[in-house]
Amino acid sequence: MNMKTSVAIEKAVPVADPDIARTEFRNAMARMAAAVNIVTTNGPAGIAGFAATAVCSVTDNPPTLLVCLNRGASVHPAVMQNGVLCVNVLSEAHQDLSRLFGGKTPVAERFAGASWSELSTGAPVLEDALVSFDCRIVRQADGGTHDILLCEVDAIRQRDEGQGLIYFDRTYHSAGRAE
Ligand SMILES: NC(=O)c1ccc[n+]([C@@H]2O[C@H](COP(=O)([O-])OP(=O)(O)OC[C@H]3O[C@@H](n4cnc5c(N)ncnc54)[C@H](O)[C@@H]3O)[C@@H](O)[C@H]2O)c1
Ligand SMILES: Cc1cc2c(cc1C)N(C[C@H](O)[C@H](O)[C@H](O)COP(=O)(O)O)c1[nH]c(=O)[nH]c(=O)c1N2
Repeated sequence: MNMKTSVAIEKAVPVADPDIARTEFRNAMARMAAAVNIVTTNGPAGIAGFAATAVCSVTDNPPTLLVCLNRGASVHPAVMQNGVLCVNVLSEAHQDLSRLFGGKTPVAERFAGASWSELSTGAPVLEDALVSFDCRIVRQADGGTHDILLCEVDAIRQRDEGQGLIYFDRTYHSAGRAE
């Protein structure tokens, strides 16, 4: 087999410059395909939402998701103070919406880009999401630049049709079936 590979960071060779390690890590992470979600919140601290790929399943008993949220993000105070969030899993039709929620855009403009409802917690539920997990944040851990949020699922809404939206190599792809 003829595969082009490179070894950027080896355990035996500590990378002295943290900026280089950071860049190498990001370049490597760009090769890890990930589902794209819009994580929303609402409550006393107001409405907010951001695009997120750092989301995964933790346990099914009780149903729990993990979400990593950058402490420097504009949405951070609202998510932490409200204590609730909804993970809306995007379809291939949601590329523009993901860009809207991917930073810098004022919150009202983000939510004007789609239709929303609610389930149990009051966090915005994207009308045409593939799946929406409505959650309460039950624990958090220190992830350095990020807070790691453990989120118990209160309600789930899902639809059967549609393909997922994947982020890979810093571009969007459809999660169509592999033959
Ligand atoms: N987990 C995250 O916080 C995360 C994930 C994806 C994208 N982003 C942000 O979106 C923008 C565009 O990202 P991009 O993928 O086009 O290029 P990029 O080079 O900034 O990131 C490449 C990959 O590295 C990881 N990554 C990026 N920033 C990170 C961070 N601060 N902490 C942990 N992992 C991180 C993600 O998996 C990302 O897809 C950047 O501002 C990036 O910070 C953040
Ligand atoms: C595809 C993709 C995926 C992610 C992000 C971006 C994009 C484009 N962002 C960044 C996040 O959506 C937002 O841009 C930053 O939090 C900065 O937003 P503000 O401009 O501060 O609102 C992001 N941030 C985060 O804290 N956790 C995550 O998992 C992700 N994932």
